[in-house]
Amino acid sequence: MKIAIGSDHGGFLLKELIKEYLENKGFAVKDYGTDSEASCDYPEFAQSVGEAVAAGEYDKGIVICGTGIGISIAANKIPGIRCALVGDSFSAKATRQHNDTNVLALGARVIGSGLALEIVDIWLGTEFEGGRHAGRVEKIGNIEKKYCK
Ligand SMILES: O=C[C@H](O)[C@H](O)[C@H](O)COP(=O)(O)O
Repeated sequence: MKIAIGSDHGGFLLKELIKEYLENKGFAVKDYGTDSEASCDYPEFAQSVGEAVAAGEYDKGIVICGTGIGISIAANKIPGIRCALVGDSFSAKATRQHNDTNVLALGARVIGSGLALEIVDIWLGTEFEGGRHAGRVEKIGNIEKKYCK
């Protein structure tokens, strides 16, 4: 599985940790930055990761900022992206099963590194259930089609 990852300065250290963790597990990880803790703007990294996932260049994306909120809002502006901000294990599983999310957002100032890695493992390892959820995800796409022309 190919993963695109990106963060702002608030998520930089957690991004580095997750990148190394996933590479050690054999994932191909493309790092879209940022490359230090110097202040920068999270929408840029949400856009880079989201566009790469939406284009099919990467299977899934992970985006990180201080809260995970700004970067998830930005990622969800990209047609085809379903980004979930996750801070617990139950939601990590449910958002893959029910929402078929293709980008995971994390808040580095909110959760610890142990929980973050657990969430990443669960999110990457859980399949979409389809069934009744497929029509709902399709309806999300219909909203996008109405407003993104
Ligand atoms: O939603 C936005 C993120 O949490 C940012 O990481 C945060 O706003 C950055 O704040 P600051 O510039 O004060 O480090």
